[in-house]
Amino acid sequence: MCGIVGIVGKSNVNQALYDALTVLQHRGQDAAGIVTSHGSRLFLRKDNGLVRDVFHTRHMQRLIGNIGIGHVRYPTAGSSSSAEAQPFYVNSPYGITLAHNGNLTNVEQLSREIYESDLRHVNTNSDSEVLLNVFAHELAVRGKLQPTADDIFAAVSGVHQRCRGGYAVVAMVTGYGIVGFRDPHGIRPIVFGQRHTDEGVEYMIASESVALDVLGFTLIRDLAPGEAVYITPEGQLQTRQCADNPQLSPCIFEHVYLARPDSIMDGVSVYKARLRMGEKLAEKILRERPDHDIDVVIPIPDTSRTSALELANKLGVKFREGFVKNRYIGRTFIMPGQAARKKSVRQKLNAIDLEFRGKNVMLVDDSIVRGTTCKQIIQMAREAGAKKVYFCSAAPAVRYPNVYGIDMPSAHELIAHGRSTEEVAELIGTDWLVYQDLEDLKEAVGGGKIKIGQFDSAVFDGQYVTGDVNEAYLDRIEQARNDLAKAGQGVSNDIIDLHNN
Ligand SMILES: O=P(O)(O)OC[C@H]1O[C@H](OP(=O)(O)OP(=O)(O)O)[C@H](O)[C@@H]1O
Ligand SMILES: NC(=O)CC[C@H](N)C(=O)O
Ligand SMILES: [Mg+2]
Repeated sequence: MCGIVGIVGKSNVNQALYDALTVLQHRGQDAAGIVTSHGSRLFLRKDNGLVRDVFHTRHMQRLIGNIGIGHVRYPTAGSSSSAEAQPFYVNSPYGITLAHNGNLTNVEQLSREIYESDLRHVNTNSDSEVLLNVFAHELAVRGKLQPTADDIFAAVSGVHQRCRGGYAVVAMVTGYGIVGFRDPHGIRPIVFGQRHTDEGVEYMIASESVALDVLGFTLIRDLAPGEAVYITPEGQLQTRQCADNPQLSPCIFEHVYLARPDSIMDGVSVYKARLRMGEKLAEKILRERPDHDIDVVIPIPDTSRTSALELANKLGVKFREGFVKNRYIGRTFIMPGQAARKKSVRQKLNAIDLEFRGKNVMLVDDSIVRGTTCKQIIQMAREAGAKKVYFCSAAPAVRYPNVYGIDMPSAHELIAHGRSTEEVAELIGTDWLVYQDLEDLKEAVGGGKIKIGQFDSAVFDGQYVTGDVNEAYLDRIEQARNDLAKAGQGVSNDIIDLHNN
C-alpha cells in the first residue's frame, strides 16, 4: 500500500499534490515523489523520506505546471533504494511517468518479456518500473504520433491482459493528460473527484477519498475494477471498462488498518466498517464469556480506537485511553526491518498507570501481524499494575503472506502462522485472546448499506483472488523478501531517470 495522486488543474498543481501526499502519508513513509508537466517539459523531485523532508521550497518552486502526479512509498518489491522512489519515467513513447500502489505477482515473466520481446530496459528491481514499461509498450504499439482516448484505453487493456496482481495506478502521458486505472479485481483502492474554480473544473485521482476531501474536491466515485479514467490537459474526462472479466474483490485489510477512517472506499465508510468490527467483536466476547470480568476497554492507538470505542459501548464497559501515543513517531507496522519496528513501539506508546492498576483490562488492537506491538503492550500493561490483561483483535488471525501490496511476504514472520489462538495467546503473554471471526469481518465491511460480496482476504484464509499464487511463488518471495534477506540487500541509490531536482 502506497499512496498515489494525480491532478489536472487550471493553475500550478505542485502545492495541491504536496498537500494530497501529506494526507496520504499513512500509506507510505519510506519515499515520496512528484512529477509535473509544463508544456512538453517534465519536472521531477523524489527521494527517500517523509513528504515534509523530501520537498523543500527550492524543489517546490521548480515543480511547475498545471498537471502532475505524486506518490508516497511503502516498498513491497525491489529494495528501499531511493532509485525506486516513484514516479518512474520512460521517455518513449511521448514521455510517460507513473505511480503505482500494489504489487505484481508475475513480475519475473513480465521482466523477461519486456527485455526479450518488447526490447525495453528496466533499471531497478521495482515491479512498478516493469508495470510502466508494459503500459508504455502497449501504447507504443498503437503507433500514433498523437494518441487518442481509444489508444490510451487500449493500452490499459493490454496491461490487464499481461499483468497479474494488485495495482491502482496514475500515469501521466506528457502533453496528453493523466490516466488512472485499477486492476480487474479492484484489490487496491482508487477514486476520482472534481472541484470548481473560477478558471474551470479541476480533477483529482487519488488512493483515498480523504485526499479529495481535504483539498476541497468532491468525490465522483471509485474506479470500478478494470476501469480506467482519462483526463486531457484541457480537462475532458472519460472513463472506460478495459478488462474482460472484472470482479470486485477489494483488499479487506484496507478497512482493518491501511486506510484512514475518514475515507469512503467502494462506497463503504471505513469509519463505519470499523465501528461494526467493534460491535461484532463484542458479540463474540459475550458469546465466549457471557460473565466476563472486564473492568475497562483500552485501545492501542491509533487505528484500533474506532472499533474499541464501539466494542466498549456494546459490552457496557468503560472506555479509557490508557496509552498515550507520541505524535512524532510514524506507523510502526509499515517501517522496514524488525529492529526499527520493535524499538518504535516503546518510543511510540506509553501507559497511564492509573488506568491499569488493579484492573482487568481488555486491550483492543485492529490486528496482530508479527506480534511486535501486542507483546510489548501487554508487558507494559502488567508493569502498570493490571490484574489481568486480556487482548482482542478486530481482525482475524493473520496467517498467510500478502502479495498484493502489503509488505507481509514471509509466513514465518507472522505470529499466528501455523499456531492456534491459544498458542498465540501464550506467546504474546495475554490471559485471554479473542480474534474476530472472518465472516464477521466480511459482514462488518461488506454488509452495510453498500454490499460487497467478495474480498481479497488472503492474509486470513490463504485464498488468493488472482488465482496465480502457488506454493512455489510464495516460497520464492519468502526467500527474497524476509527481513533478513532485505537487511542483506545492497542498496544502490543511483537514479537513471529524469533530472531529479
Ligand atoms: O503485530 P504487529 O506486527 O505489531 O502489527 C500490528 C500493529 O501495527 C499497526 O500499528 P501501527 O503502529 O503501524 O499504526 P497505527 O498507529 O495506525 O495503529 C496495527 O495497528 C497494529 O497495532
Ligand atoms: N506498497 C506499494 O503499493 C508498493 C508499490 C511497489 N510495489 C513498490 O514496492 O514500490
Ligand atoms: Mg496500531
